[in-house]
Amino acid sequence: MLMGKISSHQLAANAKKILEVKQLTKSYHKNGEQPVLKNISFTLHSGEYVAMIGRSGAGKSTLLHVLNGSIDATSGEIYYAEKTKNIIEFNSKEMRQWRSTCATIFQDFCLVPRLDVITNVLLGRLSDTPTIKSFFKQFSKEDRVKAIRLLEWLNMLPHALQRAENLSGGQMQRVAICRALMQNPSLLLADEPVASLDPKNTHRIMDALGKVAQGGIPVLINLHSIELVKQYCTRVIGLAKGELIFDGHPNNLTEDILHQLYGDEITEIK
Ligand SMILES: Nc1ncnc2c1ncn2[C@@H]1O[C@H](COP(=O)(O)OP(=O)(O)OP(=O)(O)O)[C@@H](O)[C@H]1O
Repeated sequence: MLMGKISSHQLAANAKKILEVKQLTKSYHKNGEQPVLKNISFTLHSGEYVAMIGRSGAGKSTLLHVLNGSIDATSGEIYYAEKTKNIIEFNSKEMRQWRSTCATIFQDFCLVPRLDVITNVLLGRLSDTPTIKSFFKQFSKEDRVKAIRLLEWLNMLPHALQRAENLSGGQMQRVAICRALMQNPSLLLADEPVASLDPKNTHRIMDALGKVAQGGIPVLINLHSIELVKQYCTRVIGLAKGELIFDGHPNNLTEDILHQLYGDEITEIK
């Protein structure tokens, strides 16, 4: 692997290890042939804003899904913070807990279209709220205050009582971020969070995710724009055909590395 080393001075002095991934492999085929992830290893620390890049089909979405447990890994190890149990061996209860620790924003946002914005945000508390209470939307005052603060932070408070189905893509993305933060995660993953957004919303979302990272929660996102990676992210990992071939600072992404990652598609992603 090519290492554009993240030097110690680039990590905050008090940066904590949040996630450690070792030799992770995923094959969608039962016989283990043609793995789409091959021996992936990396570590995420608090405060890091990490972009995952690579051409279509490189395995980026699969890696996010394996990290949050929605797709089973074939082999390897994933550890949260200083915990010693391998996440890929979690039972269903442990996995539910892990999913609330590891918030994930998927490409289709997964909002409930007919519910209003603030209820969608409050649904982020579902993992901690008894189902019957959440069914009747009986969230605590503290939760409501937090939801309002989050919406205010992303300039979505004026839309709080609007149905989610009436929002624009950029607005839905902001609600999805608020809902993810509502679950008090220790890690935030997002699958192409700015896909199909206009430039203004793209920068708004990239900026918002940067603030989440600065607040201490590591953010790992799939991105297709090298310009955005260089403008916003503190670190980039590059996948090619399921292998991690680059891990380092965006400034260290040379033409040669980009060529290894994208081949002839290189002109399309700049
Ligand atoms: N459920 C599945 N069953 C079988 N193969 C799959 C499945 N999901 C993805 N794949 C394959 O795994 C490989 C990696 O796909 P993945 O979606 O992770 O790539 P990606 O880098 O996220 O691509 P993109 O940038 O287009 O979203 C591809 O060859 C894809 O066809």
